[in-house]
Amino acid sequence: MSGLLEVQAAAGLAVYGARAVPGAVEALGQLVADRAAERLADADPTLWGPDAEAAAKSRLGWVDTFRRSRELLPRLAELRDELQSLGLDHVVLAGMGGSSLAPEVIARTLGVALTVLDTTDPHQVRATLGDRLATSVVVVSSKSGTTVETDSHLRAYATAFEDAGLPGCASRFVIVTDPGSPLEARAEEMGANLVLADPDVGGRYSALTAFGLVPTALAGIDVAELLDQAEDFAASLRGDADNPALTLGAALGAAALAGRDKLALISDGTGIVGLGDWIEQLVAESTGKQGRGILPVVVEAPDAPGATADDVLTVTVGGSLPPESVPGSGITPHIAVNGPLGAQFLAWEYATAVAGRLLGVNPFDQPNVAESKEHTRRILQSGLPGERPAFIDGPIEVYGTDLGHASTVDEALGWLLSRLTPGGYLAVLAFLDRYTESDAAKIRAGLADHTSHPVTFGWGPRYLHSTGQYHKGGPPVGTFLQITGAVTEDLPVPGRPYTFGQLEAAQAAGDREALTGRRRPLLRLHLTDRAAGTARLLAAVAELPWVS
Ligand SMILES: O=P(O)(O)OC[C@H]1O[C@](O)(CO)[C@@H](O)[C@@H]1O
Repeated sequence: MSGLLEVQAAAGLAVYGARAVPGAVEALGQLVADRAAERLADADPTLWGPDAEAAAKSRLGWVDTFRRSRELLPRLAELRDELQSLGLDHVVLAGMGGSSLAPEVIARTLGVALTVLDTTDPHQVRATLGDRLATSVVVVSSKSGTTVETDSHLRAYATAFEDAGLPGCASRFVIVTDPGSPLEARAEEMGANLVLADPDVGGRYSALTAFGLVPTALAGIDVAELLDQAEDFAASLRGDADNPALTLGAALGAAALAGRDKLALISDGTGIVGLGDWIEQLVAESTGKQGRGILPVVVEAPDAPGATADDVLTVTVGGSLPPESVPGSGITPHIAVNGPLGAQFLAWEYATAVAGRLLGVNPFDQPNVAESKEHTRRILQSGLPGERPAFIDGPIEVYGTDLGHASTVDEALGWLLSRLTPGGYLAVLAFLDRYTESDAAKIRAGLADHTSHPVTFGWGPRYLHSTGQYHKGGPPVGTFLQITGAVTEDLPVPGRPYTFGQLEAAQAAGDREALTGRRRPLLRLHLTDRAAGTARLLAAVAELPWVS
């Protein structure tokens, strides 16, 4: 297959096949005529039109932040030694969306342990708090310093350290935030370690800023290497020719404009682990607005269902391929992007910004994320809506309106699939423990096996900071399966009048309100026994008939 695909490469990052995507060459011609590459390399905020200019002005620092990030390195080495000397070698990262997705990919790819806490699920929070507390250092990362999940984690850890009588509570925290955020003031008040991030880079573009680098450097990764990879690759970004990231962006944008507006992201198995989740947030939050956008579909493996369809652009991503190898790992993607992680981050940021220009959206805002947050805030104040299940099937309560004649989980799922319309997608949203209940993620492939439509999977509340923007701001063609689970061991959020369980339930309810308020079909399955419910659900999915 590689023999048929044209390749463009720079600094070890190769993009195969992008020029062959219909419309890509024409889009590239327009970008060249507009001097887009040079302007983007110069951080020109006018590239996305007058409405986006103000936002873009303070959001283009990523084009060269990897240079400024080097200033952090001596401080991080010092801090790591200091923490090690205190015996604090279990690094926990509390952060949502752009504040944790990149560090997770970096740590997984380089095989270094990093515990990521990006949930309000009380079972998962409780398990993380109970894991090596005495040797834990908690990196609390939030650009805005106002994210409710991250604030709750900080509170829970401070209380846990205190309750355990551990000395030097403040030194067990490393706060990463933007200058002037409320979290900066909090860190100073606490006497915690503080690292300020580049304020000119938005969360989902922040992989090579303090957000990506602090937790991973503290976990023991030589992050200078990532910066070197990005810097080497950056030399290609100014040119019109031999600019793989420009061509990738042209292909993403052109494909979406031609109706191939779902982006299957598949690891090619050559070394980068979990990059799809990071690209998912970058692309979904950057493009999914004003009724337009590209829906990322993270596909587990090249042979998993959902990798290809008429409206899907199939892309494999990986780390390094020997020259004689075939990208795609046995499948035939439209595009393969293969190369070092530092270059991948920069290439995808650049390509997403280019695709945003082609789609006519501002890639630096997330106008619809606030909707669910506002519903959640109100629900936390006024209490959860009193909902009654339409019916109960064993360990699963089934909620929804107009479920037709459905009286079993199988029938309810069949009803949901029947609501898919041409060009539509099904999103599975699971508010569960993503570590101990990871089996629930198998529902994606199971459902994708029974429909020709793309099926995505997201853990709640994490997806609210990622695809949540696209669900509400992108094309109104989504159908939603929300899964919630009974809480058997809740946990208070210290200093707040609610528990983690109540917060999680309010987040799920808040997003249901936002989606159903937009008249999107939504089925909610509440697992009264999480393990039995997941097993029952997987069995039901396996029995579904094919729905085209
Ligand atoms: O770093 P913060 O400000 O806590 O935000 C976390 C995430 O939340 C979002 O703002 C969306 O809610 C993302 O864009 C961001 O990555």
